Amino acid sequence: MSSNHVTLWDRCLDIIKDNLSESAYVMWFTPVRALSFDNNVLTLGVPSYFFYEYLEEHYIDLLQRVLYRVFGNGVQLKYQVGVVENPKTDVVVAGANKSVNAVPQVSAPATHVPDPFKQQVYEELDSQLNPVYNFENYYSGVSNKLARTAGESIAEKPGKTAFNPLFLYGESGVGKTHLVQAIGIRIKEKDPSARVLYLSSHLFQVQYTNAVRSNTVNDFINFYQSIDVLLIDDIQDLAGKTGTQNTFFHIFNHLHQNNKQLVLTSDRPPVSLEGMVPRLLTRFKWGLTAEVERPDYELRRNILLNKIHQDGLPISEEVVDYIARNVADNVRDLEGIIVSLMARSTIFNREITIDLAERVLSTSVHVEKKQVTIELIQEKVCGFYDMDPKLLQAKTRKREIVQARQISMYLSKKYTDYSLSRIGDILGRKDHATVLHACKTISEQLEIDKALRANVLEIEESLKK
Ligand SMILES: Nc1ncnc2c1ncn2[C@@H]1O[C@H](COP(=O)(O)OP(=O)(O)OP(=O)(O)O)[C@@H](O)[C@H]1O
Repeated sequence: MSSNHVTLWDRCLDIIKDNLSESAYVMWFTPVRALSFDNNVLTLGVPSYFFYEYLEEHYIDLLQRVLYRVFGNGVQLKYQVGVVENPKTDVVVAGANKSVNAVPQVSAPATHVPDPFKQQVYEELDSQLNPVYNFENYYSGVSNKLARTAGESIAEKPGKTAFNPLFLYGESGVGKTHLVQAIGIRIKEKDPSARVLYLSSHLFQVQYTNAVRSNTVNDFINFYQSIDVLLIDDIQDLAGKTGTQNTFFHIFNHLHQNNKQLVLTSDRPPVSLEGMVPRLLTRFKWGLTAEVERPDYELRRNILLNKIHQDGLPISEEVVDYIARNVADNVRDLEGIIVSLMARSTIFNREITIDLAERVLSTSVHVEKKQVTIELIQEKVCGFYDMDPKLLQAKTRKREIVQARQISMYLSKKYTDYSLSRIGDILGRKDHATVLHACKTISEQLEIDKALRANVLEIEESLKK
């Protein structure tokens, strides 16, 4: 029987052809080669690891039924991964021996994962990284500390930390792309030969659609499986695109299994991503999910000062403070304001004053109209915890009261100009060291305590209403 396995496989193909659409048959069965049939084991040659997975997942029932009919009872199926022959130039099912000699024999039972496909050697690739977005000019604050620290660890040892994938999420303009790019740039600096690729999900989707259209899905997948560090922005854009998601799922699996690094960004956490296949969502949560939050006042001020310093702009600290205090949503808005101010100052030959800043802000962004005071903070914190504000002044170690006081101190430092001593004075006659300790404690807890983070965020929102 071993001599005519090719003929028998041809008979299988005839039956398979009758049971599939033409495109599915051409895509998934014409590249398959019957390599050998020994001791009731049929070895099929497939071009890639992905190919093997796809057949197993989608066509195993059909294959089993057809093999039973043509080869008889008890036939076992094995795959040899890495048999790359272009079906368009070699439609005749032949050359099985040539394939066996050409690639190492890495067979696997149909139900087991084969050795990873020996990668083709690819040309140098353009990582699509923008050197402007590096770690050196990515400023840290409470809002991005966890994400940044994880990013730096990954850049040190891509694929070798527990943060794989790193899933970064946050609102628009808070610095996700900058961070993801900084990770890629640092990796390339340390190892210029690393195959790092940054791209948006939208571009991935377009490339995939083109690959389907031109019948080159295998090349597409093989290319992505050759990447060492895959950085994909705005993964939420794949929502509802099941075909692309399934392909990405296989790429993800392959890279993850081979200790390659994945970093994904999204405008929402995995739990809120709708229109995603569940198995992909599960994988998004395998590593670390970190939020890049809206920048706090301190961070906004740092970013502005740096920008002004870098560009040599004639903007006073007073104006910087005004902008930092009033443009709170994201960093992109901050940058936009600076550009607008510069433009107006140049065109009308005017100094950049608070007055001008006020006017620019009122037409460009949502301005924080309400002045946040310590009294307002006390009122909102106590309202949230349903507590009499007088209790903040009490000399007690009761946990709830201590925490409410500490949160009040933290928010007072964040939203008002009062000195630490003044804040301490108003909130329970404490000294400046106690206030400093409170701010540090709350900042640290915010990094790890999700419930506290949600509570503080809610209080902050109420301050703005
Ligand atoms: N911590 C930071 N330090 C310095 N610049 C920052 C920081 N965060 C954001 N920026 C700057 O703000 C701008 C917007 O950031 P970025 O594009 O990374 O936001 P994003 O979260 O990816 O937004 P989107 O989801 O809309 O793509 C960029 O110019 C970026 O350099």
